[in-house]
Amino acid sequence: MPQQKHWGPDDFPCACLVTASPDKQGGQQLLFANAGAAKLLGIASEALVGRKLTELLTPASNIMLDTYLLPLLLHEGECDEVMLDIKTAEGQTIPVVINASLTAGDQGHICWSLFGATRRNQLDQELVKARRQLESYSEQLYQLSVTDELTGLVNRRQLKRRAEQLLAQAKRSKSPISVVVLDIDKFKQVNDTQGHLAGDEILKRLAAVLRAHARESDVVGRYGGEEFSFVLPDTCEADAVILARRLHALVGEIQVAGQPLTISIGVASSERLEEEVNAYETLFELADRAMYEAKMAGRNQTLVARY
Ligand SMILES: Nc1nc2c(ncn2[C@@H]2O[C@H](COP(=O)(O)OP(=O)(O)OP(=O)(O)O)[C@@H](O)[C@H]2O)c(=O)[nH]1
Repeated sequence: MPQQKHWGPDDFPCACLVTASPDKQGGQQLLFANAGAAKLLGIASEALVGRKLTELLTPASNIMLDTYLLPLLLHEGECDEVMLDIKTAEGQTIPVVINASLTAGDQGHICWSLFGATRRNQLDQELVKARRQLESYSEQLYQLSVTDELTGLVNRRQLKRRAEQLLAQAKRSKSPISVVVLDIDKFKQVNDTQGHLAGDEILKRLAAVLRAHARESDVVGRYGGEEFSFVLPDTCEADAVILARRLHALVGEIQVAGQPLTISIGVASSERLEEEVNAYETLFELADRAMYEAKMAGRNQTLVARY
């Protein structure tokens, strides 16, 4: 018959502590600490007995103990996987996962099992960091997908999406909304004489002027090439034409080979349309056609759409 081995708490790698039940006098005092606890805390088992559990915990963990862990133990009789921070003899703070149970009877004690959780904490922190990084990448990807790379304005896709949202709001509130389409005059000549990079520079400067003169509620985007568009909520045709006229003057401050830059503009407004044809495509098409008519009429001017 093989000799029977008696396994004791010192044979196990987890730290075991026993305290009196919290509703007893001296409830926080340690009555027992095994070798695992001594190893984790760097304090001999005998030196731990008689000390208070609260002395071993950080202030934040003591708050957690009083407000959550002890009430839960008294109510449920046990608790699992509570994260607390304990202080070691060297003054280090280490995270631990705690499982605890309240033994039944008059002599109720609390048996605590503490598992060092430094690695788990590191892993949690790395996961949080990785999640933040992914969120930031996905935000960057989103921004790339809605932004025109050269000018920083919204691109055609986003212009359409925002315009549709604004148009739906305008329909609900029965307020007017206008679309302005503008195109640089003879831009090919700029590229041909000044070079493509100088052309890019002009597109950027024009975009900056447009952005600076858009209201917060307006959407201004690059539709493509040297064509830009405004969507103006709460703006009737007459007000959109005032903005367009102002744009001619502002854009004229950009000089190309000593000459003011000029643009042709078309304006269309929802107030002129029947409810059922009042869609962004219709408004944009009308404004775009008016812009081409402005080109045909000699450029450097604004024309209102013919509905
Ligand atoms: N530098 C630069 N040029 C561009 C870009 N996108 C389009 N263009 C140029 O814009 C010019 C547009 O030329 P056209 O469509 O003939 O129009 P235009 O010369 O402006 O003449 P009108 O519109 O009739 O006044 C072309 O030379 C395109 O290459 C860009 O991102 N950068």
